[in-house]
Amino acid sequence: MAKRKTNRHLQKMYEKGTPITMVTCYDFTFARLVEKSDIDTILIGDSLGNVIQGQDTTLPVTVDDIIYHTRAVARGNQSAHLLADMPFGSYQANDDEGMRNAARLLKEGGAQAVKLEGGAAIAPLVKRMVTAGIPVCGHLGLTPQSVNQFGGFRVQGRGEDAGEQLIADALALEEAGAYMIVFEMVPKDLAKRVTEALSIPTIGIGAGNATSGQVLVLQDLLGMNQDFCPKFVKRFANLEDSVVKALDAFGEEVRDRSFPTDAHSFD
Ligand SMILES: Nc1nc(=O)c2c([nH]1)NC[C@@H]1CN(c3ccc(C(=O)N[C@@H](CCC(=O)O)C(=O)O)cc3)CN21
Ligand SMILES: CC(C)C(=O)C(=O)O
Ligand SMILES: [Mg+2]
Repeated sequence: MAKRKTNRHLQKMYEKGTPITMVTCYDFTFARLVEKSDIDTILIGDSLGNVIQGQDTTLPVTVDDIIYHTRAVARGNQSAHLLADMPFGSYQANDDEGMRNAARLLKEGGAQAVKLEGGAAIAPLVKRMVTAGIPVCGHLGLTPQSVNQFGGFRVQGRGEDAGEQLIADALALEEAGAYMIVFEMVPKDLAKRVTEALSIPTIGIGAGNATSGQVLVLQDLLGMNQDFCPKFVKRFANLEDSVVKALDAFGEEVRDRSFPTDAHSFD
């Protein structure tokens, strides 16, 4: 059994200038396929609310949901670094609750690290987690759990003040001990500046190519999610068409009784 990549592996990659690759993954079957690839990190993202549950936002996702999916992923993949999202409401009420929920993602889910949306305001909690032995990844820019505050899914950090705020938040997270920070939907020049200001890796999604690595939602990059097409998504395959074609082929062969043949039958 290969050993999982750790936060230290990722830091070494960053120091060597090797880009870090991350995809979301929510189940055993895809986790196996990710294992066969050379992706470094799996994020069990609260985007499972959208992708798996069909919700409009990530807000309804629970800690139990994340644990359930993290367990499935951990069974299918033994080598990727496993990072689990702290869902909305799991750390906002108070830090004690955040601590208990983060510990659950490691104890019950099998995650190696947790990701929290937020900046300077959550730095004390990040520090407590790190002190307790829980590696923390930050998430700044478009933080989808704040969609109601933002009034939509829009680019963040535009303008001088917002840019300075984002850099201050990133530095506060680094100071608190975060080992990595995701930047979602921020102008590429700002993502470059903040990456240069930090000595921990940055992972971009809609943040240009100057971050230390990139993340995409698995179903988006596989082209299985054709109704969702924000500017930052590139489809590296068109599985949606392949799947529909396969389903139609199955249906047709059932209807004309050409499937199953004797090769698929028992005497
Ligand atoms: N499948 C999936 N992929 C994701 O990347 C993703 C999720 N789900 N769920 C959680 C968040 C939500 N995300 C979103 C959701 C909507 C837009 C969006 O509508 N973007 C438009 C408008 C941008 C603008 O206002 O400038 C775009 O064209 O990018 C972007 C990211 C990213 N995350
Ligand atoms: C889009 C990524 C960064 C995420 O937080 C998620 O998939 O939930
Ligand atoms: Mg998320």
